[in-house]
Amino acid sequence: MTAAAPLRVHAPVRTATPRRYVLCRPDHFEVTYAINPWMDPAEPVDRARAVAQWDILRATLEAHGHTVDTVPGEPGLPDMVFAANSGIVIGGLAMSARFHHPERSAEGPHFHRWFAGRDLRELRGAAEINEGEGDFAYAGERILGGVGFRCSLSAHDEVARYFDLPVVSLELIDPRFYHLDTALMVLDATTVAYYPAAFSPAARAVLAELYPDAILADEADAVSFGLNGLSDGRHVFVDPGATGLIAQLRERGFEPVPVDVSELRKGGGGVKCCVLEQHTRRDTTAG
Ligand SMILES: CN(C)C(=N)NCCC[C@H](N)C(=O)O
Repeated sequence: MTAAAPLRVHAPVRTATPRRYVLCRPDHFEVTYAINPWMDPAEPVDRARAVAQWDILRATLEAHGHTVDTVPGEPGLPDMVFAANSGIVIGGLAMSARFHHPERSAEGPHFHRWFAGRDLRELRGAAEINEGEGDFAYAGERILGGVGFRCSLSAHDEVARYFDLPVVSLELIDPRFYHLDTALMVLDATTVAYYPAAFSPAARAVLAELYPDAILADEADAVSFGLNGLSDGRHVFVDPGATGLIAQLRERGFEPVPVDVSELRKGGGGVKCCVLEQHTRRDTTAG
């Protein structure tokens, strides 16, 4: 009798869909204040390096078939490069951000004015503190919402009402991962990757129930800002230092595309922080 062939499990074939993103070139990037544990105004910043890395990020997104719109940066607003914080755009509805820290509050009106010049069905400025896609991740039939450091449950209610989508509130507990998108990445409408220890036990239970097949990242991947990556359904633009996560993404059929924005890490942001997605509204895919 011949031995049975070992069972081989094939990763699913992943499909990329073209996306439209908003970025802001770090022409005014610097670290002059500290509003998260990654920022140290005493550490020198090489702005030319930050710009060069950002230029590669932009070119990489475009080379993968995506459209990049850019918002002009403003002198004196060094964190504008983190355009993911500018708001939330889903299906032609946009909500511009209201920042938690006074150091960033003037960014809100700049981004709002930029959104006002876009072809949107409706635009509203957030009434509650809301740092856009930093704490809100569109995942197909729901929005995942971070709470604990920057935005509150009342912001989650406001977002749920405006976009007419349920917001699943997830409490963040580690100050290094102060925005949801530093600890969790949506890969497609049914797949996420996250670092469990960044979440409260209750939030972990919710994530385990919603995403039993999630990719679980370890601390090394999380501190490399690996979860602060961006997926188009197939390609995952990710920090090259997140080697464990990169291997797991490959095993699951995704195609990791390493992009180094380490100079911007001095401001506390990675790849995803630099990118706001203008989502189309789909009920079954995070498009
Ligand atoms: C998800 N995104 C956008 C981020 N995590 N943003 C980085 C913001 C960095 C900024 N110095 C701040 O602390 O607000």
